[in-house]
Amino acid sequence: MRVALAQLDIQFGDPDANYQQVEVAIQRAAEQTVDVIVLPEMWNTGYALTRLNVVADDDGQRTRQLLSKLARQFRVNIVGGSVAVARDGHYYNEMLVIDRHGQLVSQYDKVHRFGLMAEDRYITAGATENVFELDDVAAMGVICYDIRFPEWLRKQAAQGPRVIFVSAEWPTQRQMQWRLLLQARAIENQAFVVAVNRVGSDPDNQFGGQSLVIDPLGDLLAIGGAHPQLITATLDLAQVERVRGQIPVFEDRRPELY
Ligand SMILES: NC(=O)CCC(=O)C(=O)O
Repeated sequence: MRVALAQLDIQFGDPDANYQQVEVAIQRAAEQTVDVIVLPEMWNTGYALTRLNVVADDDGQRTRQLLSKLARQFRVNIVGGSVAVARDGHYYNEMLVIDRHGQLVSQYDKVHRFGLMAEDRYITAGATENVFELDDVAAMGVICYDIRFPEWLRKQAAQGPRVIFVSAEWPTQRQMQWRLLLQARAIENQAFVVAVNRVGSDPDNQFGGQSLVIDPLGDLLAIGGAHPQLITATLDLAQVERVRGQIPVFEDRRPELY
């Protein structure tokens, strides 16, 4: 599985500019013949939470239309990062996953809201899992702060995913935690982690990129810089079985004790 991570500088509260740059990024990634393109968190608006009534995507329609069209056009799977979505009087931080045929294969609302960036005041939390298949490969997706909750990832990883996709807007001052948390999630779940962070800044935070591709042993396959860029990597999916065969943590678990 060849993946491309679109490490973007998201324009604060400017959906038109962001939909345009995502279209360009997907075109560029598709030119590199990848299987999956991954986008960052809240890429349509950034954390413009006080203006969600104006900038959030109504029922995710604009996002679904654009990503489905591009997925079909370039025959590429898209883990659509997350976008701010307005639905039934609530706002969600929502990941849409679209397959090569343009079909929506999963829709996930961020479960853990990050209070330090005021998400708990504006965003409604999701309550459903996000396990799906792309090209017959079991995968799962979480959003940013979710990675601090290993039990949430484990619950889903135990269902078979070999790749964990992560979309984030993770500020620079906790960059070291970003890398260590992701490496830990890869090692404990013996899965690939494909994690894309944004770059640039908003009125409250700076974002340092360092998007990561990590193998099931925790080794880094690719790491982004602090500027907008496309990062690509190839995942040898058979490595998951090799690693799980050697140290069978999923079989050795004692869930009856914890
Ligand atoms: N957007 C987020 O969820 C940020 C999470 C974060 O920065 C953290 O330290 O956790």
